[in-house]
Amino acid sequence: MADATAGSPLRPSLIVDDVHVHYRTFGGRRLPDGASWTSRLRRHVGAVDVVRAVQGVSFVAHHGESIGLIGHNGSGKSTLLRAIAGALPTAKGRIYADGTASLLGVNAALMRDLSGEANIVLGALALGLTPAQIRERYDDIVDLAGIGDFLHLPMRAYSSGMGARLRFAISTASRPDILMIDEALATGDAEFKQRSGERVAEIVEHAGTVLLVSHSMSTIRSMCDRVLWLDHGRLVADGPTAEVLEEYAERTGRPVARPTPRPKTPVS
Ligand SMILES: Nc1ncnc2c1ncn2[C@@H]1O[C@H](COP(=O)(O)OP(=O)(O)OP(=O)(O)O)[C@@H](O)[C@H]1O
Repeated sequence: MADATAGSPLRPSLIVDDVHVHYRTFGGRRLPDGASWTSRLRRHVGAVDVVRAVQGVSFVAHHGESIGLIGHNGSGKSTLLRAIAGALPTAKGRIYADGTASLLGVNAALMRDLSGEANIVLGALALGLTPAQIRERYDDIVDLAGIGDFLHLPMRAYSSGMGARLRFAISTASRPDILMIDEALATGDAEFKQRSGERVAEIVEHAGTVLLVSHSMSTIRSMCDRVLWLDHGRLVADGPTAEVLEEYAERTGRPVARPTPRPKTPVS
């Protein structure tokens, strides 16, 4: 692989080198119109299809970079994040990470019958925080989630937006070196978007790396310095946000939001 970091003053945090990710599906192959039911059954039972979700993607991310991932539905964005998080094996290629790579989503650990309070503890433990760290960061998590008295109610009573806020607050409390966010910000209101933008900026300021998947071009524009554009599993553009979004708008005919000021964290 060519040294993509040559000449860059930034330290690499993540190297994705010619990564391919495949899914195997069973019995889902399309048959010609008019095929008999017996042939449909025969083909269904034994058919195995391979979905080439990510095909030869390479890029280098750096400490202190916030990178947006854009592309049409099914272009491979979530699959790429899951492979980086180690949740999916690569069929080919390698991924190197300097530090912990965490995919936002403590869903698996959270329990709908427990209160938000209890889930903060549960989720934080699942992310590897010690009880002392949880005590230290508890108020911060509550503040960022901003769900008021709902904190004392079981999560099953939450709207999807409230659940997203709490998950975001818990996940970012672990301050991972590489934080990957998959559309988690989409359900929040304007205030939550601003708060989460500030938290993303804070992580980046402390030399973390953020990878953010979103269909919201305004979110991408306000939170990311750089954008990777995936199309049918391939990386078709990688560059500064404004340039890639412009190219995306030109080539897809989809309008992208006008620039808005990026959230700033206060300088202490
Ligand atoms: N578990 C799975 N089994 C089989 N195929 C899958 C599976 N998950 C995703 N795919 C396929 O892999 C491809 C990439 O999907 P992926 O979810 O990564 O795309 P995406 O860009 O995140 O899409 P979206 O914007 O809709 O969330 C698609 O063709 C999808 O149908």
